[in-house]
Amino acid sequence: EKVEITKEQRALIKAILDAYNRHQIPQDVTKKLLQEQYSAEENFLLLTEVATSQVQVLVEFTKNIPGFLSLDREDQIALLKGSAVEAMFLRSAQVLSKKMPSGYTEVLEERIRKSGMSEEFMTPMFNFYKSIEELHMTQEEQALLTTITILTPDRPYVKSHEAVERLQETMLDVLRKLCVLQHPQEPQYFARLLGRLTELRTLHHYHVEMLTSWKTNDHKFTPLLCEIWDVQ
Ligand SMILES: CC(C)c1onc(-c2c(Cl)cccc2Cl)c1COc1ccc(-c2ccc3[nH]c(C(=O)O)cc3c2)cc1
Repeated sequence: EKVEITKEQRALIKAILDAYNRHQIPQDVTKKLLQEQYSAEENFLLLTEVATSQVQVLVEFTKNIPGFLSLDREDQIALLKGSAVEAMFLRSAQVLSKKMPSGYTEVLEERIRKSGMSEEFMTPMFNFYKSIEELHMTQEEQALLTTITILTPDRPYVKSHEAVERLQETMLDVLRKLCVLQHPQEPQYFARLLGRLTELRTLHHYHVEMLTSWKTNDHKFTPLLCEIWDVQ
């Protein structure tokens, strides 16, 4: 049947894309990824700084998701805590898949590989990065997929499950139509995008162990990361 994006849905896409592009990590933070010297400690410190900055960006972006601020306040926190890691996997994946002239992506990849995390997480993590790159998502798809990840109803401690589910379904419907219109030759494209959300959950479980292994090697996190990831 003819797939049509309504006027409201077009406004929704514009609001989310504007918010997604408006909230970016400050240049001085991302520039340090290029400048500072290499060592496992330095790489970990830089990634911690970038992750902390990314969480702040994520909070600002989330506040601009239409309908998010009308959710119960405790649920807003529960959604942010529950989705931060997955949103950051998506964001770092999008950055790594843009082949930047400055060699920025290679430097970022190198620092992630040499940040003191155990080998067992490298393979699934970089397979995920590769699978995101192969999708060649548009900006709208990236912004919507991040929004859908944030609006996942079954995060721990979410009380108004239905309210979050309604919001997520609105976004899923928009993304489904966008995929049909922007990837007409690939009828399975939308399903492939949703498959990445499943992969993100797996990476989220790995990440809990990653944090533990960093903690045991006496790595320090910032107060914001400790709060959002329930690290002591
Ligand atoms: C606390 C640190 C060590 C950490 O723990 N887990 C992860 C961790 C790891 Cl490795 C992998 C995946 C997820 C996490 Cl959450 C991280 C590092 O997390 C990030 C790494 C890079 C970026 C990143 C890098 C460059 C960027 N450029 C821009 C831009 O807008 O230009 C955004 C951006 C974000 C964000 C989070």
